[in-house]
Amino acid sequence: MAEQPELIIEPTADQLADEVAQRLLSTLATAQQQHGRAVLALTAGSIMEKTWAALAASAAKENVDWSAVDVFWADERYVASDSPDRNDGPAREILFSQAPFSLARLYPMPATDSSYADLDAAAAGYAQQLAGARRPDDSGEIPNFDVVLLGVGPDGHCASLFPDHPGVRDDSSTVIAVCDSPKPPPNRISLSLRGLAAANEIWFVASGTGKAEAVARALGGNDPVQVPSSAPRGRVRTLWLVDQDAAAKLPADDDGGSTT
Ligand SMILES: O=C(O)[C@H](O)[C@@H](O)[C@H](O)[C@H](O)COP(=O)(O)O
Repeated sequence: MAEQPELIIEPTADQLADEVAQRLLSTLATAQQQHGRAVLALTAGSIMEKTWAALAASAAKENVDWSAVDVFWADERYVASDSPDRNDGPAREILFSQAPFSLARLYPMPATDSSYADLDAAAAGYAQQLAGARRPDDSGEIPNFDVVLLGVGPDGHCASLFPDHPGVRDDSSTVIAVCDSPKPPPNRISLSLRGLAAANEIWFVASGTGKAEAVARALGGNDPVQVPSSAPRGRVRTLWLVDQDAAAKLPADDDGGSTT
């Protein structure tokens, strides 16, 4: 397991999105050389949408064989599949509706109109889907995601693991049902901390002054129950990619080894 998160600070949100996009293309291409298929898990949010746009605009998108990319979600709102509240909507709209991204194999988390009886069954079903997508060289119960991209909430949440909420303590499965979420909508499906622990690389991406407190608390080694984004660690690497605004409350000496 990577000992310490690495910090990369970019001047602006646009530069941050470009940096994440370029790193992602390069990491997925390397993963394909190593494992055949690359496995990615996504989350939603404003900086992620910028990142999708940067990916779509990048010439290097052709360096990845998108037909050999499996795309999972790290969390989803348990609403109807056609709801504008779905987390997977923007990624589909900005990326996966167009070539070459449309070649990727998508594994959306179940919606309320799926065949599962209820939220618990939907979460269990997704855990099974994940287990079935393991590659021959994946070592655990689900694929060793090459990258999990996690946004950060102003309250320090990541995926649908919220501060001092039962989900952050629930390691009963790799995928959990989250009820009574403090952020609407109330019902969600999320990778648990156990599920996130399968990742080779976890990249937190945060932009804007509204995230500065959460970034400082997460990197300041706070209690994971109070600050869920302080907990996940990639088996190989944990990266915090932030813009200067989101880095504003970090200690002065924490300038990010790779600040650009
Ligand atoms: O499921 C959700 O309610 C959101 O997707 C949420 O978890 C989001 O990913 C983060 O809050 C970061 O989003 P922003 O960068 O837009 O704040």
